[in-house]
Amino acid sequence: MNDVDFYKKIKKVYANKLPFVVYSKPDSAEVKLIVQKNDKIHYTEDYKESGFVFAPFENDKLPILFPISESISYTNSFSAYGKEITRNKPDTIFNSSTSSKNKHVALVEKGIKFLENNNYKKVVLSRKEIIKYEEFELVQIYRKLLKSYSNAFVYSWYHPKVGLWLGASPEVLLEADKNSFRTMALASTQVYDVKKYGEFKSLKDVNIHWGAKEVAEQQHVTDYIIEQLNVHVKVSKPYTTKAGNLLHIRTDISGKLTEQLTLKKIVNLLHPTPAVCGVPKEKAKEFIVQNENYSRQFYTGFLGELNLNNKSALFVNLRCMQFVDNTLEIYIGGGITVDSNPVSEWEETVNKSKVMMKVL
Ligand SMILES: C=C(O[C@H]1C=CC=C(C(=O)O)[C@@H]1O)C(=O)O
Repeated sequence: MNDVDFYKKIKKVYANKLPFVVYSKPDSAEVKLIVQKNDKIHYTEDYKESGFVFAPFENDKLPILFPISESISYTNSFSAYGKEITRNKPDTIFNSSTSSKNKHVALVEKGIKFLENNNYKKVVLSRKEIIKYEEFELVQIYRKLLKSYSNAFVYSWYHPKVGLWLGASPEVLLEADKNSFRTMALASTQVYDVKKYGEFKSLKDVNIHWGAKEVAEQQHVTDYIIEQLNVHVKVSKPYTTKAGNLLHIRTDISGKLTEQLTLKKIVNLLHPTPAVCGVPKEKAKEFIVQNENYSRQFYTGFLGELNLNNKSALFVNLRCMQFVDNTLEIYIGGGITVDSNPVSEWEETVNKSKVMMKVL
């Protein structure tokens, strides 16, 4: 399918209120479109079906599935634009105000006390930035995301009964083929500082410095994943990875699927990962649900291909936003440890929101 027809198709299915997802995997030359032929909501329970899943943060709710048997798929190559895309400026940014800063700082302070009092290691706390945006143009924003974040999982997902989401995730939850799986421990954040490190060429050319808090925070994530899986796994050294203008620390972890350690089992062990929830998982989740004061919905859930040609590729839903009633809601958070500084944590969410703001 050529570029024009492919993007016209997306506009048409969105206008006709059919469920669809358009996505591109990290560093892939392909953009895929899956359109469900009806507007039923299907779920997956055992992860044996084939299709595209979209799961909420709360792991007691089932992931939504676009079954491949009820969908039509299209593929397009990832090409440069024909013409420069014009900017549709957002009308008003509502939430970056002092009151939302104070609220987030207070939440982080409460989080730190919760960790100290219970001797827990980490909790990830988040918020929403709300932007009035009447001139929303789905295809235009999607293509800008694609162009800006080619090393991320870039998607737009829609179901008329659920909503419209867009994002550019840097985090793999789980990749699997018939016999093996790969996951990652991703955590800690700093802005890529051009003044300090020079114009970006490759991470190999720069020596990035990480503080002790960041190194320890990411190590908790690695340790927790290894402990949860509780089988022999291969673990890489931690290294720096770039997502948009942000840097994170990442460790790759891989192992074998077995009769005991199935896809479903691993997803249940990993989701929600300490990169988006905390350590210990259930206690951190309880704190999040009781104290964040809003519903994360699909932010920090996961999404991706399930058993397509015997392969699965699931990503954590980070750096994402939802379009609701002429507003865009950008979801952003960060990992809190006892050494966190509440104001720096606020600034980190502002930096993360720029990943999305940049394409508006
Ligand atoms: C929770 C988010 O990021 C997670 C992933 C990478 C680094 C993170 C951090 O540095 O805190 C977070 O754990 C988010 O982007 O909303």
